[in-house]
Amino acid sequence: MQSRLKIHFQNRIMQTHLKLDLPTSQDNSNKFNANAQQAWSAIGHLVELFEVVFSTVSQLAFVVDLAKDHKGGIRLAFLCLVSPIYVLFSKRELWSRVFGIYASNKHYLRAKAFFNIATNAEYKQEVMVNGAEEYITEEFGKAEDALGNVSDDYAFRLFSRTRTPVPVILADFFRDLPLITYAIDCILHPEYFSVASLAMLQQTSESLRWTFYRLKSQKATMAEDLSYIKALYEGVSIPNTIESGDLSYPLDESAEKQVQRGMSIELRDVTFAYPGADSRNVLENISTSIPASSLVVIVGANGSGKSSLVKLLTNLHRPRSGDILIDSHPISAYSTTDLRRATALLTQDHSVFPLNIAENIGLGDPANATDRTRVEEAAKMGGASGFIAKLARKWDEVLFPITTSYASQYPMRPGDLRDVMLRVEKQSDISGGEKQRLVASRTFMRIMSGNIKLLVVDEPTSAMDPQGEFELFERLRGMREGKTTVFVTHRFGHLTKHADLILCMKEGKLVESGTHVELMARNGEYFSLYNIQAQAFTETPLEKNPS
Ligand SMILES: Nc1ncnc2c1ncn2[C@@H]1O[C@H](COP(=O)(O)OP(=O)(O)OP(=O)(O)O)[C@@H](O)[C@H]1O
Repeated sequence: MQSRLKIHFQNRIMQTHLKLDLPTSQDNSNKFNANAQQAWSAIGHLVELFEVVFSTVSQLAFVVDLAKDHKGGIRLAFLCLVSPIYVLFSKRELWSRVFGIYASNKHYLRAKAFFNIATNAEYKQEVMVNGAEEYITEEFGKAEDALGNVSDDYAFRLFSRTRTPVPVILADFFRDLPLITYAIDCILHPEYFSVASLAMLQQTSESLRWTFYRLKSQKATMAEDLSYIKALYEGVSIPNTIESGDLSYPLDESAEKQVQRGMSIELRDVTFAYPGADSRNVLENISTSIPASSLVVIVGANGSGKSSLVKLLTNLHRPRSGDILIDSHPISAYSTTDLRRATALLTQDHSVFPLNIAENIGLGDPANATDRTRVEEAAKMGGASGFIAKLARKWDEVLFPITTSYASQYPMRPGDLRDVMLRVEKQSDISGGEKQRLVASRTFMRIMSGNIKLLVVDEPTSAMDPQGEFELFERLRGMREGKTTVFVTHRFGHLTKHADLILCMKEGKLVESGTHVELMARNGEYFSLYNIQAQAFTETPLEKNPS
C-alpha cells in the first residue's frame, strides 16, 4: 500500500512540476516542494494519532478502575497523572513548533564554507589549480578561533537544553511520586498492600507518561502533515504566468504557404525583468521587427541581455511591459503548446538527461524518440556520432545514471563487494565539447520533426573546437529554409555577413540594428565588437570608416 500511494503521489507531483512554466517555477513565492515521502508519512502520522488517542483513553480508564478498588485510590490516580501532565507542558521541544533554522554567525558560516571547499569533489580542481590549499587551511583555522565556544550542536538539542537542573529534578520527582505515596500508604495501612497493584501502578504510570508524550508530538505535527497533503492537491491549481491563448499556430493558411514561411516577430517597446518582486529590468524599451524566414544574429557584450531577449522570443518568459507580436497577433493570443511545437532552442545550458544516449537525442522530437534511423541522422548532424561510437555501450550508454546505490561500509576493503559498488552506477563522463555536440544533436532531431518555424541558437559552442563550431553553425544555417533563424554568438564573424538583420545589444538596450555593411558604416558598438575580433587575426586594428 505504501508503494502504491507513493507512486500515486509521485505522479501527482510530476504532473504539477511539468505543468508549470519557466517564470512560475522560478518564482520563489510559488515554490512547490511537496514530496511523496512526506505525504505518505502524513498519512502514517494521522493513523498513529488515532492509535495514541485510543491508547490514552483506555489507559485513563484503567487507572480510574484501579483507583476505585484501592483506599486512597483517587488520590493515587491523580498523582499518576501529574508526571505525564508535567511532561506535556514543561518540555521545550523544537519539533512541536513551527520553526525555521539557520546559522547567522559569520565565523561559523566561513568555517563551514572552507570545510565544504576542502572536502567537496566539485571544488577539487579549482582548489588545486589555484594552489589554494594553504589559504583554505589558514582561513578555516581563523574562523574556528573566532568562533570560540559557540556550540554547533544539533539545533533540536540546543533548543531543549535547560539552564538549570530544576526541570529534570522535578520531572524525576513527579515520576516517582505515586510510588512514594503508595509506599507510605503501605507502611501506614499494610493490609492494603499488594505487589500486583504496585506493579500495575508503576506500569500504568510509565505508559501514561509515554502516551501523553506521543500525544503531544502527534498533535504538533498534525497541522504540518495536513498542510503537506493540502499542498500536494493544491499544486495542480498554481496558475502559470504564461497563460495559453486559443489561436493555433501556424495560422490557418494554405499548407503550401506554411511550409515556406518562418515565424515573424515584432517587439514593441518591450521591457523585461526576471521573476521576483524587486527584480531590476534587464531589457529596456526594445523595439524591432524580425521578418519571417530571416537570419538574425544578436551580438553584444556579456550581460547585455542577449539570452534574455532569446527567452522572450521563444515564449519562455513574457515582458514586464510592451508587446510581442507573432505573425501580427499578440503572442498571448496563441496556444503555448503550438508555439513550443514550432520552436527549437539550442542554448549554452547543456542538460544531459539521466537516460541513454539514444533517448537523450530522441527527446528533441518525442513523437519519434525511438526512431533509431532519425536519431543516428541527428547525431551525425550534431557532430556526435564520432564520440558515441567510442563509448563502451554506444547508443545505450547512460552517461549520468540516477544513483541509488549505497553500502554498509565505506571505504570498503578490496574484495567482491567493493568491486560491485565501484562498477554499479558508474558515471562515464564525456568532454564539455562532446556534451554540447550531444545536445546539438537533440536540436537537429527537433528540427527534423518538420514543425519548426523558429530556430534559436544561443551560444551553444563555448566548449567546442573552432572547426566543430564552424561546422555546427554551417549545418544549422543549412537547415534554415522555411524557418526564422536567430543566432546569439560572441564569435560572429562568419555569421553576420550572412545575416539579414543584426541586433546589437548593450546594457539591456538595443543600441543598433541593421546588416553588417550598414552597421560597419556606423562606426558604433557593432564596429567596435567586430574590430576586437578582427584584431585577433590582424596585426593592426581596422581603420574606422570616414563618417
Ligand atoms: N535567471 C535570471 N535571474 C535574474 N537575473 C538574470 C537571470 N539571467 C540573467 N540575468 C541577468 O540579466 C542580465 C542579462 O543577462 P543575459 O544572460 O541576458 O546576458 P547575455 O548578453 O546573454 O550575457 P552572456 O554573453 O554572458 O551570455 C544580466 O545582468 C544577468 O545578470
